[in-house]
Amino acid sequence: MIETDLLVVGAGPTGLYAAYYAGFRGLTVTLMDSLPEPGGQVTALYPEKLIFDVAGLPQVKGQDLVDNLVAQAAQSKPDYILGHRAEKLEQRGDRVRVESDQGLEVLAAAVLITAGIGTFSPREVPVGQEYEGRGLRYFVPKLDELSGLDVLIVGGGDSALDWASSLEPLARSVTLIHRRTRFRAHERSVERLLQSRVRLLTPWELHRVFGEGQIDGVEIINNATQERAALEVQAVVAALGFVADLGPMTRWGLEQRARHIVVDSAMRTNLPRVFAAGDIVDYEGKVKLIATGFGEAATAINNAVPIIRPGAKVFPGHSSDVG
Ligand SMILES: Cc1cc2nc3c(=O)[nH]c(=O)nc-3n(C[C@H](O)[C@H](O)[C@H](O)COP(=O)(O)OP(=O)(O)OC[C@H]3O[C@@H](n4cnc5c(N)ncnc54)[C@H](O)[C@@H]3O)c2cc1C
Repeated sequence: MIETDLLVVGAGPTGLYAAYYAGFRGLTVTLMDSLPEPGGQVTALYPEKLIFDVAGLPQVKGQDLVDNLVAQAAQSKPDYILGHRAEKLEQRGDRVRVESDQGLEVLAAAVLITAGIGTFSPREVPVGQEYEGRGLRYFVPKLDELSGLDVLIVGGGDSALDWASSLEPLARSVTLIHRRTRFRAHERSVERLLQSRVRLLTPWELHRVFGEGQIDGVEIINNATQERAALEVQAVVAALGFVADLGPMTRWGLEQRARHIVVDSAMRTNLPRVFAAGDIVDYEGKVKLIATGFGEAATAINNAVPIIRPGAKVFPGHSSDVG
């Protein structure tokens, strides 16, 4: 059983900033996320895209923002519990007990839910799932890991095209297959790829993955002509989208509206000691942005502090004064 002042469920941008802020307010903090990497939607869906509307950063690449949030949060020495989905939440006197899908228990003085659009798991490739971790991957948080390799990317959306563009300068070769002839991505991204050395094959699908231990190659099939082709690749990046699921949270007794958690202006939910912030929340006028998530995280933590430490103030003073 892990004991902590604050458990943050969801290590997306809102949860990461909340972790920093909890430390700034002198709380011990634990972050739980079902994904293997922090960063939420930014890392999973658009790590290579430029973001232009985060205050103070005229433009920042998605993954750079996440890396900076992780570095900022590190000042608070958070404990990360990654690859665990928060499954159960229940009140235990003046504590909240959360249990993960793998039976890990956390007892917290307060919980902040920053679960975005819910747990999102990558859509699995139709064949070759057994190669996950042996050449097949659904995320590429560190592009360098694929440098010098022949890479196959499967998918036709923004993330597939983004991975292809960013891997092109590093990989020995990049081939992208998509089962339709049209891409579901920004026109600019498609044009950029057409002018690059990425090989685009449509309408082709993954038919078989092979290799002793690690992936050595794949067989692909043209779904219009049934023609088959073998490709020598050492890495397959499956970018087939994500399935979002509020799942367990719907059973925690939280007041919900249209698949979101209802909060008041202090980011309190209807459950004692349980707060929420970021894309997961709903209140009148809510706008889903990274910037608003940051503000809501600070509001939630500052309002949680007097509950965790009776007598403490909501307003902390300024970080520039407090240090
Ligand atoms: C393609 C795209 C481009 C975007 N561009 C911009 C932009 O330019 N500017 C902008 O401001 N916003 C942008 N957004 C929106 C922005 O990404 C979101 O507003 C932001 O990610 C919300 O952050 P969050 O931390 O609240 O939630 P998320 O980023 O969704 O993170 C939530 C985390 O909670 C985890 N989680 C969920 N349920 C559980 C559970 N039960 N147990 C454990 N973990 C759980 C998830 O795995 C996830 O990691 C964009 C979104 C997309 C898809």
